[in-house]
Formats: sequence, structure tokens, C-alpha cells
Amino acid sequence: MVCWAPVRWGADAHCRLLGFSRIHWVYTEGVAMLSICARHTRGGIYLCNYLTAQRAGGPAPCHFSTSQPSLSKDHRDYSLPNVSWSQNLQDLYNKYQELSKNGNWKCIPSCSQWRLVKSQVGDPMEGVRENRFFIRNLDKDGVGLECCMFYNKAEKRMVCIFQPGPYLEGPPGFTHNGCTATIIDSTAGEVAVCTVGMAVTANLNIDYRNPILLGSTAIADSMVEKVDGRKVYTRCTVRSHDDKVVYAEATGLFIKSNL
Ligand SMILES: CCCCCCCCCCCCCCCC(=O)SCCNC(=O)CCNC(=O)[C@H](O)C(C)(C)COP(=O)(O)OP(=O)(O)OC[C@H]1O[C@@H](n2cnc3c(N)ncnc32)[C@H](O)[C@@H]1OP(=O)(O)O
Repeated sequence: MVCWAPVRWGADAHCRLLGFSRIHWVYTEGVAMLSICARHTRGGIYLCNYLTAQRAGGPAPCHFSTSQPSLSKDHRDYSLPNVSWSQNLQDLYNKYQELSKNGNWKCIPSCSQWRLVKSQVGDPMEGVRENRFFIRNLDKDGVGLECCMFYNKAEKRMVCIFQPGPYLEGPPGFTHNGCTATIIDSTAGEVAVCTVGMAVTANLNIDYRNPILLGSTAIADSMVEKVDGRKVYTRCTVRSHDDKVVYAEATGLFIKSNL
């Protein structure tokens, strides 16, 4: 596989802030990513405490169990191509890597775990918490969602190229619409976060136009339309890899965290 890690922006910084030990500064915009990641991590803990406290009517720790990942898995960047990727997915990936060469697009790293460490973020939560990241929670390549996001800062735009695997089946042979919603939410959410800092989904409206065949390659294209105070309005279209079929169109409202 071609080694393209040096052009990725702050991938290791991303991992470091999530509790991983290895760090290599590989890109000059690493500092910007560092700041975004710090806000992500703080925001994750904030979100967790905030939601629990709201539902319970007062401050309370959140309780949920997570499986323990191996260390090698922690370090893996799941947005890198693997053998389960179709030629179409690989071609789209190559296309955006090519577009990234002039600096307009950046590839976003993807890890399976959010490891939230008290001492790193100064949060009152006890000890270390490891959270599985929903869209990266299957252990075998190709059975779940294979995807990679690219961000265009100038256009406030995020694309997610993806390939849904057999565990994401809804109607026989086709992708479950909840999976499509997850991809839309994550792509639009990520562009909102990259634009204003940590933000959460307040509203998502989706029109499903056509079913997505399992194993096919598609692209979710999301952009920020407007920022109004804490409110970030986004739009997202999901199309086939060749742009010939529209699978879904969506609008989303994300609210910037107060932190
Ligand atoms: C563990 C996680 C790790 C994360 C690490 C980082 C990861 C980075 C990757 C990014 C990718 C993520 C993609 C997945 C994203 C999720 O899955 S996020 C989780 C799902 N979302 C939630 O749980 C949100 C639940 N809702 C809430 O917490 C609260 O309702 C909200 C949205 C924070 C708003 O509450 P609030 O802060 O009190 O704000 P509030 O004053 O009510 O509203 C602010 C403004 O928004 C408007 N507004 C609020 N809600 C709505 C609505 N539904 N419709 C219209 N307007 C609304 C209000 O009217 C108000 O407008 P103005 O009066 O200012 O004009």
C-alpha cells in the first residue's frame, strides 16, 4: 500500500489526545487539529455528563460498559484502504488523495475508540473511560462500514466515501436506512465540528430517494450552509460513486457546545 501518512493532518495528534501514546508531527496544520481534538475530547465528556444530568434532573456519572480493545487496535486508522475495499472505493479515495495534494482537501483519520482521560482534559469524571466510536465498532474489515472522510476548509465541506458491508443490511441486499442516517449525521456533524468546534445534532431531516446496494460505493457530500450563533445549518446529499443515483438528501441542525 502507498504510504501517504505524511500528508495527513495531525492524525497522530488526534490519537494522542484520545489517550494514545505515539505521536509524530507530520503536518503544519497539526496545531489547528490539536485544538479541534481538544474540544472534541472535552465535548465528548461534556456531552455524556450533560445528557445524564439532564435526564436525571441533576449531576450524575454516566454508566455504560465497553469492551477492552487491544493496544494495536487502538492505534489503527480505519480510514486507510484495506483488502475489503472495492475498486470504486479505492478509486474515489485516490481521487480525493490527489485533490489533497494542493492542500484544499484533508483526509480525516478515523479511530474506533474515544479514550477519555481525566488528567488530559481536567474533567471531574473518575479515571479513564474508553468509548467505542459507533461507526467504527465492528472488528472485521468489510462487514460493517468502510469509509473515509475528506474535509475542505474553504468550502466548509466534508465528503465521506463509503461502502456498507453485509452486517448493515436492511431490506434484503440493501443498506439499512439507519446506517445511511448514521453516515449523514457523522459527515454533517464532522463538518459542523470542524467549522465551529464541538457540536451535537439537534435535528436531522432525511429524504430517502433510492436504496443503497450492500457492497456498493457511495459518497455523502455535506456542507455548512449557515452559522447563526450556536446553530450550524448543514445540507448533505448521498450519491452513488459515479454521481448517477441520488440515495438521500438531508438537512441538519447542529448546536455548538457551550464549552
Ligand atoms: C461521546 C461522543 C464523543 C464525541 C466526540 C467528538 C466527535 C466528533 C465527530 C462528529 C460527528 C458526530 C456525529 C454524531 C453526532 C451525535 O450523535 S450528537 C448526539 C445526538 N444529539 C444529542 O444527543 C443532542 C441532544 N440534545 C441536546 O443535548 C440539547 O437539546 C441541545 C441540542 C444541546 C440544545 O440544548 P441547549 O444547549 O440548551 O440549547 P437551546 O438553548 O435549547 O437551543 C439553542 C438554539 O438552538 C435551537 N434548537 C435547539 N434544538 C433545536 C431543534 N431540534 N430544532 C430547531 N432548533 C433547535 C433553539 O431554538 C435555540 O435557538 P435560538 O433561541 O438561539 O435562536
